[in-house]
Amino acid sequence: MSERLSEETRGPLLDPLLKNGWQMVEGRDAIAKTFTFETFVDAFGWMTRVAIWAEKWNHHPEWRNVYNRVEVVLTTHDVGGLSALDAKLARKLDGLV
Ligand SMILES: C[C@H](O)[C@H](O)[C@H]1CNC2=NC(N)=NC(=O)C2=N1
Repeated sequence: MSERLSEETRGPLLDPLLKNGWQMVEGRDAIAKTFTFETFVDAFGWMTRVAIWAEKWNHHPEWRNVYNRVEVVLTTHDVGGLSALDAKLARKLDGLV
């Protein structure tokens, strides 16, 4: 799970995410998405639920919260790029909205 995704294998994992609001990050092997909520408390509550999964899977987002928005970047630091863990966590984030 912690190998960097190859050009050959990344398509099936990333394509569904790129169709669901995720974007490749310019200059990094990473994906990003901004989540917008009704209120700051809704945003923070979502972050709290995400944090539980991130700890469970030992895979953590790079994220920034401003009021009701959470800007998320996913990449796997240990392998210097995207791994299957990033796709897995991205699916979880989308599912927790
Ligand atoms: C020591 C600890 O297990 C590692 O630093 C984990 C923690 N969370 C992580 N999160 C992410 N996004 N990438 C990693 O490589 C990573 N490594």
